Amino acid sequence: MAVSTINSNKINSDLVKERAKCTFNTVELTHLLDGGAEKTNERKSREKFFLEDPELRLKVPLEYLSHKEKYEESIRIACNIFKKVNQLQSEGKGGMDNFREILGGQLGSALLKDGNPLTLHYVMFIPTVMGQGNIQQQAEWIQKAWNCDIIGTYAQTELGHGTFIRGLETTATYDPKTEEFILDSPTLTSYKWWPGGLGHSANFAIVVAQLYTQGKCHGIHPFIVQLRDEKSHKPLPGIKVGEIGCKMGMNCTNNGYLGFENVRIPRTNMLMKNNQVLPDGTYVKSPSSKLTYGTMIFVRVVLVQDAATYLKKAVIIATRYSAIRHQSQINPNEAEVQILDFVTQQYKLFPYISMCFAFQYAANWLWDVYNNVTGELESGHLDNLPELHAASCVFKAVSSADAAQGVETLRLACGGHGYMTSSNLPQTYGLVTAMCTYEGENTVLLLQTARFLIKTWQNKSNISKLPTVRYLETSLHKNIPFEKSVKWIISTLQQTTAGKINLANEHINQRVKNGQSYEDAWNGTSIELTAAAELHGRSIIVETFYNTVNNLKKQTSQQLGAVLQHLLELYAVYTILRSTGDVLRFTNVLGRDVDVLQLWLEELLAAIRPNAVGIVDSFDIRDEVLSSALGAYDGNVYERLFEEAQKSPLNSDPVNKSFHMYLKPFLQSSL
Ligand SMILES: CCCCCCCCCCCCCCCCCC(=O)SCCNC(=O)CCNC(=O)[C@H](O)C(C)(C)COP(=O)(O)OP(=O)(O)OC[C@H]1O[C@@H](n2cnc3c(N)ncnc32)[C@H](O)[C@@H]1OP(=O)(O)O
Ligand SMILES: Cc1cc2nc3c(=O)[nH]c(=O)nc-3n(C[C@H](O)[C@H](O)[C@H](O)COP(=O)(O)OP(=O)(O)OC[C@H]3O[C@@H](n4cnc5c(N)ncnc54)[C@H](O)[C@@H]3O)c2cc1C
Repeated sequence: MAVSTINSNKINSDLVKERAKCTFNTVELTHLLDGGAEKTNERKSREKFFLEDPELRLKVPLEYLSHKEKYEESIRIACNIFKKVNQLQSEGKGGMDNFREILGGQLGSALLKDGNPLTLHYVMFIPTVMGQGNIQQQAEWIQKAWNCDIIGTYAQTELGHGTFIRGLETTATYDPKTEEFILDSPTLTSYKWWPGGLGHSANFAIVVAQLYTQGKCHGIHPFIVQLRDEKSHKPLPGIKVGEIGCKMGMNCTNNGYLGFENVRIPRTNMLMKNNQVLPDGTYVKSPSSKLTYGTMIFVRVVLVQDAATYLKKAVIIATRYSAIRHQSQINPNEAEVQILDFVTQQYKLFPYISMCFAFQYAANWLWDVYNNVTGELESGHLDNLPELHAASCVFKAVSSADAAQGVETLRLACGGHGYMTSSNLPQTYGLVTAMCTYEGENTVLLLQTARFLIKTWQNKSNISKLPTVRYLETSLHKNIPFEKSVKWIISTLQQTTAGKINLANEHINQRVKNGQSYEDAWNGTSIELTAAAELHGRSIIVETFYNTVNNLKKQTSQQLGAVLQHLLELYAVYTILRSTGDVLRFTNVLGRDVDVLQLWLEELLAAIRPNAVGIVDSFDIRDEVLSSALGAYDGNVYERLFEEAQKSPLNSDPVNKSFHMYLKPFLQSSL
């Protein structure tokens, strides 16, 4: 690839001015976000270790490669990345941070801009063996998987079913004579469809299939299945495997299909930490059938952090671009202004800047809850699993939906240049919008949270033990006098949520009274149910942001504390204004209170304006990770756009051969 001729030491003068007027120390904020100066240094040295390795660079921009070349280039880079990860592990510098960065939106999307064909091995194959395998199975498989002696994926979704996993059709029938399971795909719709890396990368998979033993179906269970020969990589007999083709994004993840024709695997390949099949075929059931769904909870939890990271990238790009871009005047006879000075532009950018903080803090909180509850599960306590499930569903749904909407809004905020792939906003949207579907389609996940909320509402006896819904005990009939504070916003959001849950519950009861089944009544009420769940999620996110900032302010400088307070207030006001209609319906808030909120929002945009570039700089995301002509630290936007255009293969010849083949004869024929 041609070496850039752009002088990165020459910083755009608007950005120089923006950085000079920033009121806080950006390095202090970087350290705070990383969890301390030491963590920042560790992250930076990790980034250097990966980003400065020429073996991990693309030879040609991805968008100019064919589908096949994209895969080949991605698998080359993916293998080199994980060789380096193994090197770090052997030096004792490995760990979760490496995997999170490399597989997620931070480093991962810089090294492999359109997805990684080996992600599922780390994010789902290994965690499923760890979470669902018994001690012997862990001993047998985990080391092999960490060493990459085998590469696995997670094959659950089928052509016919993704959401309703109880309806999966792949069967695993136990044969006690040989102590084997026979895997079969009885229909076309039972073919596995979507698993990442399944197409041509993985040689093993966790396959989720309906378990039959002693003539009875026991529902879906996970099995480890070898798909390809370990030496030749050829599909094993009875395995039909391939890639599913081009997608809106993630075109390097090598998503595949998979069918079985009576493939036999040993009994011990069923993951048996929870449920078991004994050699004679006896089925031994675990205390909860939902423990089989554990890996999905894990991935939903880590996706919240990923949503925050993608959003951070997009806000950095759009904010820096808005600072250097001059267009139109505000006052006649004055110079054209930075587009960042238009309040409508600020409204497109700043709420999403604050959202990055809200989601990061929500992700940290959820990660801690996840670790606590999974610790309890290990010792047989299942009481907090439903609440963790409800929280992980709504956080995943809200964070991915808002991040996707944010990235698209931020792309629009960059006008025509945002539409260029060299802005990296279209590709970022492709990655982030996929999150709304995978690991549980968002509407479906909101309905799972609503199920928990309605159950809690109907049986309040346990409520005080459940931290995320405790507010439902007292919120409904409170009289909360208007106050311009975040505390008031949280209470009002909670009261609105309680009102929505109460009304949805009444509507379900009414429908049942009118003769509908509970399930039909539920379906009839599901628009209100999803809206209630969404608001519940948003109110917990605001509350978590509030608690975090209050704690952090004790340790930050006053200047940084003020910035965090502005961001918190903006996120809170923005969130409540999104639900103005419901707030007016379910609380005693008046129209004039909403006017105050609107003015408060505008004050906050003005307060954040001088610090906007400083705040996004503090995210400290390297240019290679942003990979954007519009978002580079130096702000040399026009030079970069021009340089990127030169990489178009069409520009290699002044006259393209098609001129002689088509255009010239066409021009001559029309003379
Ligand atoms: C090494 C580390 C690296 C870190 C990396 C960081 C970087 C990240 C990068 C990420 C890249 C990701 C790549 C892409 C991955 C995509 C993979 C997939 O999509 S894979 C495919 C993903 N596919 C999907 O996500 C499929 C979505 N579908 C589903 O999950 C389910 O079918 C369902 C939940 C919708 C319904 O299930 P159904 O069985 O019909 O259930 P009912 O409705 O009848 O409810 C019955 C009861 O069960 C309860 N309960 C339910 N779930 C859970 C749970 N998890 N738990 C506990 N409980 C649960 C429920 O509350 C209810 O309780 P109750 O009221 O009775 O007390
Ligand atoms: C990029 C990508 C990567 C993926 N990777 C993997 C992977 O590695 N492994 C794997 O196993 N799978 C993977 N998947 C599959 C993914 O998990 C499923 O696509 C997802 O769970 C949604 O299921 P579905 O496609 O069947 O959608 P559907 O369930 O058919 O959804 C279609 C519509 O129906 C609605 N709907 C469905 N059920 C209900 C309901 N009960 N109530 C109300 N509305 C409903 C949905 O809200 C949606 O609007 C991947 C998908 C994508 C896009």
